[in-house]
Amino acid sequence: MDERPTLDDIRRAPKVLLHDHLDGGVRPSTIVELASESGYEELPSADPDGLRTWFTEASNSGSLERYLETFSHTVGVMQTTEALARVAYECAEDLAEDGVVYAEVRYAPELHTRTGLSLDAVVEAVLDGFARGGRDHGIKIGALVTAMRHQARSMEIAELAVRYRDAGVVGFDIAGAEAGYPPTRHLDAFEYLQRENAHFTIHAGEGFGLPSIWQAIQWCGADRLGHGVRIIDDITEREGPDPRLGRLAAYVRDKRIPLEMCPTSNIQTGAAKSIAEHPIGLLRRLGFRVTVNTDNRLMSGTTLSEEMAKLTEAFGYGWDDLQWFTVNAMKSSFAPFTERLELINGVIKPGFARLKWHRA
Ligand SMILES: O=c1[nH]cnc2c1ncn2[C@H]1C[C@H](O)[C@@H](CO)O1
Ligand SMILES: [Zn+2]
Repeated sequence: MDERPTLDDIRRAPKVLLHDHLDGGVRPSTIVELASESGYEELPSADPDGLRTWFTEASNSGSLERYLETFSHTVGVMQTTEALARVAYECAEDLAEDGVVYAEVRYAPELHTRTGLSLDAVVEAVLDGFARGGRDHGIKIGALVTAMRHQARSMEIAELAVRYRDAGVVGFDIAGAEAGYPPTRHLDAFEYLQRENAHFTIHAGEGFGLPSIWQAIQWCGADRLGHGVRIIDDITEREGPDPRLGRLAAYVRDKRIPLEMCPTSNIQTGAAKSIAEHPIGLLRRLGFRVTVNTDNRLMSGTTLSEEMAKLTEAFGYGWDDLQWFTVNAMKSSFAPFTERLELINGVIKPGFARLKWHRA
């Protein structure tokens, strides 16, 4: 039996992160500096510690729409190529510091054009920051470009994903308020991406339920689901020994559709009641392809290691469970198959073996 991994141990494990927003993980000190350089005057606090507290508290509203309002202050200071490259570089540094070896980090290029930057200039600045930060700190980062679901620019953003696919953009996503903005609103973009053999994930089953998940998979063809927590609504007799899966839940499990689960974020937006009651426990038990993610490290005051430590405490997970989440994530990434294999066999498995052996 392996001993329960501690937060410090988990930090040393080679981890994989598929769902993390660039504008949801900016360092408070960087926000303060960028605001002062650019003359942004709307910050709720000029002090990095005060700002950190403000973000976590303001994000605890229980509503996705209110949670999303907090992004105005990160997006507000990410409007130049220098700011974007800096934030991307620091993101690579922070993730590497937490022991992440491969990450897919997303952001919405259309939110960063207020001072006249082109979408291409935004993408190139972020890719530059990821490339330099990745090289300096020993982490591989792929970018996902996100279209905002309440806007009408998804086709342009999908084209951007395809144009930069060989330069570090590994996929596409849609995000923003889910209720009232179904995935099929962007069907043309998803059909285009499929014709181009491109990868995409869709935020679905977070702020809205099963119809959103169903559309994301069966109409739009999503490779993965961002959150997907509400798939639990299609599982009955959940407390008993033999939970029953409806057609959609069975499809998601049978097809091994990856779920990018973000426990703390889900509690803040009201998609789950607590860590202990988070659907991840049941979904893991039922063998869904579950991965563990941060969503927004700033808003949730978290890291990937902390998300895993919370799950370890709530569900009694050991090293084998944490390795299973990690291998699931690497298998589900949009990196080429050979790179995924190399990381699984050359980095993840040996890294976890060392930790397990050390603790045995
Ligand atoms: O959890 C989320 N659900 C839906 N949209 C989100 C979530 N976290 C961040 N976003 C939005 C706000 C950001 O500005 C945008 C791009 O990263 O994506
Ligand atoms: Zn998200």
